Amino acid sequence: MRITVIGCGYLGAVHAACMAELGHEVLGIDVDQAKIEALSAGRAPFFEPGLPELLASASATGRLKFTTDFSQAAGYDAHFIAVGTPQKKGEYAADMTYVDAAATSLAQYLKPGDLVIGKSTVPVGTARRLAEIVKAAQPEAELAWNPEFLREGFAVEDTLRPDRLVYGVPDGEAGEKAKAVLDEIYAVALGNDTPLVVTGYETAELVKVSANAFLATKISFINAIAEVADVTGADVTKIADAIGYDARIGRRFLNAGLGFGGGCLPKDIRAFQARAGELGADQALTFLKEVDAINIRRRVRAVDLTRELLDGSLRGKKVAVLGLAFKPDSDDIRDSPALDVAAQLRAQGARVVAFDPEAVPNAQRQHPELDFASSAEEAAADADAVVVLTEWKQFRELDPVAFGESVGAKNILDGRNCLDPEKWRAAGWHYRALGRP
Ligand SMILES: NC(=O)c1ccc[n+]([C@@H]2O[C@H](COP(=O)([O-])OP(=O)(O)OC[C@H]3O[C@@H](n4cnc5c(N)ncnc54)[C@H](O)[C@@H]3O)[C@@H](O)[C@H]2O)c1
Ligand SMILES: O=c1ccn([C@@H]2O[C@H](COP(=O)(O)OP(=O)(O)O[C@H]3O[C@H](CO)[C@@H](O)[C@H](O)[C@H]3O)[C@@H](O)[C@H]2O)c(=O)[nH]1
Repeated sequence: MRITVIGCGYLGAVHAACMAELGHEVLGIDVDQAKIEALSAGRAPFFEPGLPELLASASATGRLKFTTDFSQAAGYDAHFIAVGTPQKKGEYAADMTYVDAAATSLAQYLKPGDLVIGKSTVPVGTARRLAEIVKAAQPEAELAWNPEFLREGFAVEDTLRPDRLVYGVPDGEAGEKAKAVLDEIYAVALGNDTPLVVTGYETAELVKVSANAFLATKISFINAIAEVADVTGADVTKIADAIGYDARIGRRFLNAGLGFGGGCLPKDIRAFQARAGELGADQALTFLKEVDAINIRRRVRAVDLTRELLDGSLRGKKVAVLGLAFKPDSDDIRDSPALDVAAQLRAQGARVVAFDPEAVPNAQRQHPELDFASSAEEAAADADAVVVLTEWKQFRELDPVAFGESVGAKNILDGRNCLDPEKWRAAGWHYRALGRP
C-alpha cells in the first residue's frame, strides 16, 4: 500500500517508520522543515527507543521518504492524519487548527479511491466534519477514523504489535471499502489475531478518549488513596499490590506518585469534558475535574514534602532534581509533572540543579532559569536534598551508599515510589515518599 503520514511528531514519525517496516511505501509529510530534514537524514527528531534503528533500516530500503510538500501526496492511496491536537490556550477544548489545516492541504490532491485515515485524538464529531471536507474535494474518496493507543517509550512495539485495532468507518459499501484498505495496511497485526473493533465514526472517536479518561482516573484513584495513606501511616504501594491481585482491578496503572503528565492524558481529559459540555452532556464527565485536581495536588504535595525535608524552607537550599521527562524512556516534557515540580521548587527559592538522561535540552528551552547537570552525581554534589521525579532505570538502580558520598545532606524524596525505602534508610538517608510512611 502507498501511504502518507501527515504530521511526523511523536506519533506520526513512529507510525511512518513502522508502516515502512511492514512493507508499505511511506511518505511522511510535516510543515516543520527541521523535523523533515532530520527524518530524511535518518535521524529521529526526538528520543524514542527503537526508532533510530527503524528509520535507518526503512530508509535503506527506499520505502520511507519525508517531505514538506503536500503535492507529493498525489501519488499515494491512503493518508493518515497524525498532527497535534493540543489544549487551546486558556480553555479546556482541543485546538483543531492543525487537523483542519492538514485536511485542507491534503484534500486538493485526493484522487478517486483514496482513503483518508484520522489518527489524531479528536473531539467526537470531528470525523463526520472532516468527511465532508474530503467529499467536497473528491466525492470518490472516503474517510475512516483509526485512533492510536501507543505509549511513548514503547511506541515502536505498540505500533507493530497493538493491543487492538479500532476502525471507525462510514455505513454501507463505503465502509466495506474503507475496511478493506485498513485490513491491507494492518495485515500483519490482523494475522497475529489482534482484536479488531469495526464501528462508526463517533464510537471510534469515543473509544480513544474513553481509554485515556479511564487510565487517568485509575492513576488519580490510587493517588487519592495515597493522600489518605499519608494521613494514616499506611503504604499506598502495598494497597496497590493487594487490590491489584484482583483481576477485576489489575495492578497496571496503579502506581501512585507525582501523577500523570505528557502530551495526551491531561489535555485529553480536558478536551473530553469540553466536548461533552458542548453536546449537552455537562454532568457526565464532571468527575474528570476531580481526576485532574487530584493529579495537580500531587505536584504541590511533592514541593511541600521537599520543603519538610529541608526543615521548612527551600530558600537558598540546593535541590538535585532527578528526572524531567513526563515518564521514563522519553524526552517529552509536555505537561511534565517533574519539570513542573522543578520549576516550582526554583520559584520558591531553591537552587535547582536538574538531570535527566534525555530531556535536558527540551527542559532547558522551556525553563532556562533552572541549572542542569550532565549526570545524577553531578546534580547531587553538595545538595541539601535529592528529589526523584521520573523513574528512569538508572535512578531506580542508584546505590544509596555510593550516591550518598557526594551529597551535602542525605535527604531524598521518592516522587515515583520507585526506590526501596529500607535500602535508602539503611544507608543513612532521610527517605520520604508520596503515600508511604
Ligand atoms: N504522542 C503519543 O504518544 C500519541 C499517542 C496516541 C495519539 N496521539 C495523538 O496524536 C496526535 C499527534 O500527537 P504527537 O504527540 O505526535 O504531537 P507532536 O506535536 O509531536 O506532532 C505533531 C506534528 O504535526 C505537525 N503539523 C502541525 N500542523 C501540520 C500540518 N498542517 N501539516 C502537516 N504537519 C503538521 C507538527 O509540525 C508536528 O511535527 C495528537 O492528537 C495526540 O493526541 C499521540
Ligand atoms: O501507574 C501509573 C502509570 C502512569 N503514570 C503516569 O501517567 C502518565 C502517562 O503515562 P503513559 O500512559 O504510560 O504514557 P503516554 O505515552 O502518555 O500514553 C498515554 O497516552 C497516549 C496518547 O493518547 C495513549 O495512546 C496511551 O495509550 C496512553 O497510555 C505519565 O506521566 C506516567 O508517569 C502514573 O503516574 N502511574
